[in-house]
Amino acid sequence: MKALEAEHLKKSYQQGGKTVQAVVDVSLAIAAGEVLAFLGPNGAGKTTTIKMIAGLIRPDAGRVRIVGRDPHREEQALAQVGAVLEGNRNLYWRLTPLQNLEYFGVLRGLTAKTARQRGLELLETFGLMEKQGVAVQTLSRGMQQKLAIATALIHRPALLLLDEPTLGLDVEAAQTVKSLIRHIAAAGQAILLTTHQLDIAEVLSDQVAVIQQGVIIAQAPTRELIRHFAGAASTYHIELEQAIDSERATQLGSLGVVVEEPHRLRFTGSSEELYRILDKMNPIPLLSIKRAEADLTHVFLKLLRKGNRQG
Ligand SMILES: Nc1ncnc2c1ncn2[C@@H]1O[C@H](COP(=O)(O)OP(=O)(O)OP(=O)(O)O)[C@@H](O)[C@H]1O
Repeated sequence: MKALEAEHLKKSYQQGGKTVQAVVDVSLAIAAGEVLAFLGPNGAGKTTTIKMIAGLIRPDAGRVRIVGRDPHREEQALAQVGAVLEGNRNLYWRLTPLQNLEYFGVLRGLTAKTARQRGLELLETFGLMEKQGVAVQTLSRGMQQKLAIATALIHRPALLLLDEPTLGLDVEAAQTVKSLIRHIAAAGQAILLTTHQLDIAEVLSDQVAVIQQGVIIAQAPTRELIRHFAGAASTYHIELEQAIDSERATQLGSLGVVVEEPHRLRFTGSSEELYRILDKMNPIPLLSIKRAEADLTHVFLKLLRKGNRQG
């Protein structure tokens, strides 16, 4: 049995006398131990979908099953869900991390003793032990995010919903959250994750689902999706002997070249396009060009352009 099965979800909102079709047709499935990256542009319907899965808003049509149970009808289904939704970290600022874990544990039906024991285990796993006794409001944003995820795991749910888990975190904190997500999945929990940071989605996910205007336009194992949609495109890492001037950088930027550093560029496209770009770089001497598989960002943008043409 899958940790999550959502079938043909649909939801519209009434706003100012108009109907907004937020989710038109969304089906998703995640098995235990799998990470699904749920990607889409702003306003595509990701948060609305997650809220339907979490039992927070009722779908107009379709069904949700969490380990076989309907969160809109059976309370036990909600015992299998943990959620950290963007902008709602659900922590008590004046309480300590351990008190938060104990409080949410008891709220989720654990005994005070079990909640404390699991809380301490989670603080250990999440590297928050030394902060166990201070008020949450004094923790850094990265620590608060880690604590929010720990709190969502206190009742050991089969499914963890994470909306933008690395948003606003510095590189190091984002790295820690990334490895924690892999750690949680390795322990057998299913994770549904939304993010606009596609490099993070690429390394973390087993599967990707792309939503556009309320409809899933692609869903596949991550590597398979990239291979399938990359076509003739590759990613080229270009290293120059000297820094590129700003005028040329702007020119190359308009051709899709990413200037990572003044002497290091990245481009995803066909080899014909690469030659055109190299032409523009003349006479700056090249140090090296390395070719790699196209990345998820390239595939994502390509899918959206395709969806726009069809839609
Ligand atoms: N409570 C609401 N009332 C009316 N319209 C809403 C409401 N919530 C969302 N919408 C609309 O539904 C659509 C989908 O929004 P949703 O928040 O699900 O998108 P999203 O993919 O999560 O976007 P983002 O990446 O920007 O967070 C948007 O057009 C949004 O304006």
